[in-house]
Amino acid sequence: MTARIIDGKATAAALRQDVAKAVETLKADHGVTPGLAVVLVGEDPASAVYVRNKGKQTVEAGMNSYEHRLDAATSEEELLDLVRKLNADPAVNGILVQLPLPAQIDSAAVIATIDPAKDVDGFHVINAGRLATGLPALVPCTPVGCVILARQVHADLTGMEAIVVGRSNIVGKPVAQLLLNENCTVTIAHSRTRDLAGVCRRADLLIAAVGRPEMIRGNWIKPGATVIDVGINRVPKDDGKTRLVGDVAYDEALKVAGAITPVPGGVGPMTIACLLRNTVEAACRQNGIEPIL
Ligand SMILES: Nc1nc2c(c(=O)[nH]1)N[C@@H](CN(C=O)c1ccc(C(=O)N[C@@H](CCC(=O)O)C(=O)O)cc1)CN2
Ligand SMILES: [Mg+2]
Repeated sequence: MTARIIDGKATAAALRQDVAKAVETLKADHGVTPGLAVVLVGEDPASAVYVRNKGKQTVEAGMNSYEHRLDAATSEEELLDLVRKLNADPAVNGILVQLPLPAQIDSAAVIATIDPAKDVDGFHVINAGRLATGLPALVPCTPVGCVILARQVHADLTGMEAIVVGRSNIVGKPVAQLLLNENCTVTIAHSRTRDLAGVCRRADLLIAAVGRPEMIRGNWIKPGATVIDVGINRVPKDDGKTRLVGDVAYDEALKVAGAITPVPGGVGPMTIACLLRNTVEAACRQNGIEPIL
């Protein structure tokens, strides 16, 4: 058996097209052009690439992009000042501070300062609480991307046994909330889970978000299961360069799973597409317009 490969790149491209159409409607019918501000502190090369792609794809979708690049030595107070300015700027509908931040800055304090209505990452406790209690919320992008990809394989996830490996606030916890909303039976497992392999083997739907390269082996996967790999790990190659691998041992999993996301080209591209969608949603709500996506 060879698993079906779930094409995140194509799915993200289709979602970006939908976003671009919604933006056209917003402009034509309401005179609103959504604006996204992205803040990068420091020179982490991967973060710089993600921020550049966010800006490019925001503009391609017809929205305004505002990029703020701050020195690696920026103080927490300077960053909070910028966030407060963006909160007050009516041209900015969405604010995203690229993570990770340098050690001198407390990311929780920064997230708490973002206006929840502009929190297009969905990381603010107000949005996390709204998601957890079933209220309309801005929902974290990577988790939404995971659910969209899972639903390409199963139009209805009801009753599926979903195991989420990883308990971060950014992926593990919110994806578990979203899967509960899809009527899955959800377990959050993590590095300290007893018999992690055995727990994973129960999964009809396995979400791997541990951040450890190829930790989930082929024999941890139930035959026919759907595997969504959130990991993006750079590992050294023999030639001194690096290659990108997920949290799942892909070649092993391919022989057991029913469907699987590749790395790269799986969940990663969905993150930015869902960010664009959140920006449109935020702009709609801020202008008293029923969300059109
Ligand atoms: N404020 C935030 N910070 C971070 C987030 C986030 O959602 N909000 N997520 C990640 C980084 N990230 C977006 O910010 C991101 C990661 C990966 C990709 C992506 O398309 N990956 C490609 C591979 C790209 C590569 O070669 O490196 C793929 O998987 O195909 C997009 C966005 C942490 N920080
Ligand atoms: Mg920090």
